[in-house]
Parts: sequence; structure tokens; C-alpha cells
Amino acid sequence: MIQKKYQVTIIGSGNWGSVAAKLIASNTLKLNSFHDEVRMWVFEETLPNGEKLTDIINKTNENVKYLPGITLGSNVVADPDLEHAVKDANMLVFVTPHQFMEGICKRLVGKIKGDAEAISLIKGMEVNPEGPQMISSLISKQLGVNCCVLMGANIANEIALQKFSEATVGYKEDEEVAQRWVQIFGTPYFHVSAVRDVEGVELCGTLKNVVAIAAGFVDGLEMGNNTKAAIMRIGLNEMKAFSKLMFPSVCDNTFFESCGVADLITTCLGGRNRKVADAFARSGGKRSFHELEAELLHGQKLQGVSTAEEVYEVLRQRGWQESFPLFKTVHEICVGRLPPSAIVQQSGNATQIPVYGRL
Ligand SMILES: NC(=O)c1ccc[n+]([C@@H]2O[C@H](COP(=O)([O-])OP(=O)(O)OC[C@H]3O[C@@H](n4cnc5c(N)ncnc54)[C@H](O)[C@@H]3O)[C@@H](O)[C@H]2O)c1
Ligand SMILES: O=P(O)(O)OC[C@H](O)CO
Repeated sequence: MIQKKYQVTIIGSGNWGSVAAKLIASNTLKLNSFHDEVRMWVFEETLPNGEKLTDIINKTNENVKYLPGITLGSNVVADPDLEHAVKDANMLVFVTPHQFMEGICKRLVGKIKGDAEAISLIKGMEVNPEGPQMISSLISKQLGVNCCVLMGANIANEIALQKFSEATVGYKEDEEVAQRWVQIFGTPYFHVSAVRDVEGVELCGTLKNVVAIAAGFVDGLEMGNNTKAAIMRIGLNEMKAFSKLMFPSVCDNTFFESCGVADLITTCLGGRNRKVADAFARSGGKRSFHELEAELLHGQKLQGVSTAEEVYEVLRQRGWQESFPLFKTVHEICVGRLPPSAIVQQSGNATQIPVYGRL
């Protein structure tokens, strides 16, 4: 019998997308059931020296803009043509900032192989008048594919340097498919495990970005470690309560996986959301997130501010605002309705919130 060979394409080539390419490319070379080549769709841009990013990646094997100084692997092929990049793939890895996914999915309808499986590494959600939709669900519905997720305490630059870390794959039903994702991401320095709780894993990764913004405010206001720990604790409670209200099937244990408490800790200590929110608070809320993101992240994108807005919209639609003082306050600070110092005054009310007692 001829063994099926899987072809992997990565849709996205930012900081994490490039590290995902490096991890997967190191494994496809070793595993017989995968084609060596890993195709990576690049949102094309021209760099200041006039060269196309795709050409530089294919020439130097390095994403000089989003992951400088790291060799991706000679079997990573950058491709600026989205439809071309996915045409032969039966394993699709989605890893772009979440705000671009609706447009990307629209372009891919009818363009992917019938046996394709997908995984989303994207931390974020979509909210429209009909309600919220997780990104894995957007991918599944628009493209008619099964979609797992991979989330965890994964600051990309640290994994690029092969420093030990862990991640969690969330899946719906098919454990064999989940194990195939574990196989192509896992390395001796990147331990991956799978849990049957796709919504719980994805909501952990999504909601921690809102808490990271709150932690950045605390840092910018120089309020100290105890305050930051309190904000993280209150944030974790809100993450759990929100996830369970959205999806009653979400498991408590998921919050103790890498995607849960570990991601919350790393992101509140060293993530980009924390960094930009710190600068915002130091400016007294006078500089915009947009301006600070461009200045501090050099093209990388912040997810926490838009996620705070999306979560706020869900709270508004469902009348849950009073049960989620931290989530609500983060958004109100981001849009300038409250000063950064409100993060402690308002979130402190969380101790009286009955919803936590019930969950
Ligand atoms: N960087 C990390 O440490 C990290 C770790 C875990 C998860 N994530 C998540 O991974 C996802 C992707 O983040 P990242 O760090 O790889 O990206 P990034 O923020 O480093 O880079 C931004 C990317 O967006 C692309 N882009 C810009 N405009 C675009 C457009 N109009 N359409 C499509 N793409 C466009 C850019 O080319 C670039 O590849 C996010 O959901 C993030 O939360 C990131
Ligand atoms: O840099 P951030 O804040 O986008 O966080 C990066 C990762 O999500 C941490 O796991």
C-alpha cells in the first residue's frame, strides 16, 4: 500500500508564522509521511532597499523583517500567491493577525484540496451582529474543513532560539488528526500535547491578550508585582467565566495547560501587548495604540486592543458588562473613556462578582 504523504502550507509569515515554519520544516525533513517542502504564504511587501520580502526569504532563508537572525530551513519556500500556496496542501496552518482572516478565507473558498485539514495558531475572535465567532470556526465554516488550534506560552522569539517551551493542541473529535499536528510541531525544545477542548484552548489564547493589556497598564503605572499578580488572577477568573458562559463544554483543566495559565504568565511578563500597553499608560493615555504599535513593533501587530473591543461587544450584546469589570475596563481605557489608573479601581470590584461562584 502506498503511504499518504502530507503537504504542509503555512498561511502567514509574521513573527510566529516564521517560527512555525522553522519548527515544521525541521520535522518534515525527518518524517517520511510528510513532503519535505513547507510552503509559506507571505503578505508581500517591498523593503526599504527595494527588494521584495519573498525574494529575500527565498534567497537568504531568513525572514529579515519579522524574524531577523534566524534560519528558517532550506525547505521553507516563501510564496506571495495565496491561491498557489495552498493548492497542493492537505495540512493548512493559519497564523496571521486575526483581523485579516475573514478576507483570507473569502479568497480561499473553493481553492483548497478536498482532504485538507487545518489548524489555527491565531489568537483572536470575530464579532458581528449575529454574535461572536472563534477563528477556527470561521475557517471551518468558510472552507468546509476540520480545524484544530495550537495555543500556548509561546513568545515566538524565544522558541526561535530553541529555548524550552510547551504548547497545547485543541481538537474537537479526531484524536488521530490532533496527533499529526503534535507530530509536526513537536521538537525536543517545543513540547506539544493535545486536549479535546478546541473552544477552551482557543479562548484561553484569545482572552489572555486582554489581560496582557491590563498588565501593561499596571507596569506603566509602576504599581508593582502584587498589583500585577492581582490583575492576572482577576483576569484568569474572567477568562474562565467568559469561556464557560460562551461554551459550557469548556473544561476546567484546560486553564492549567500551557494554553491557559502558562500563556497568561508569559504574555503578562514579556509579550507585545504588555509592552505597548505599558507605553500607553506612561503617556497618560495621550498617545494612541495605533501610533505606539507602529513605533514599538515595526510592522508586527497587536491583538489585545481589538480583542478587548470584540469582547466588550459580546458583553454588551449579552448584558454581561457588570460581571466582567476587568475586560470592560480594558476596553474603556483603550478608547480613552477612562484613564489607565481605572484598571485597578474598576477591576477591584471583581471580588464581589457572583458569576465566579457559580462556575
Ligand atoms: N509573535 C508571537 O510571539 C506569537 C505567539 C503566539 C501566537 N501569536 C499569534 O499569531 C498570530 C500571528 O502573529 P505573528 O506574530 O505571526 O504576526 P506579526 O504580528 O509578527 O506580523 C504581522 C503579519 O501580518 C501581515 N500582514 C500585514 N498586513 C496584512 C494584510 N492586509 N493581510 C494579511 N496579512 C497582513 C504581515 O505581513 C505580517 O506577516 C496572531 O494571532 C498572534 O496573536 C503570536
Ligand atoms: O506578544 P504577544 O502579547 O502578542 O503574545 C505572544 C504570545 O501570544 C505569547 O504566547
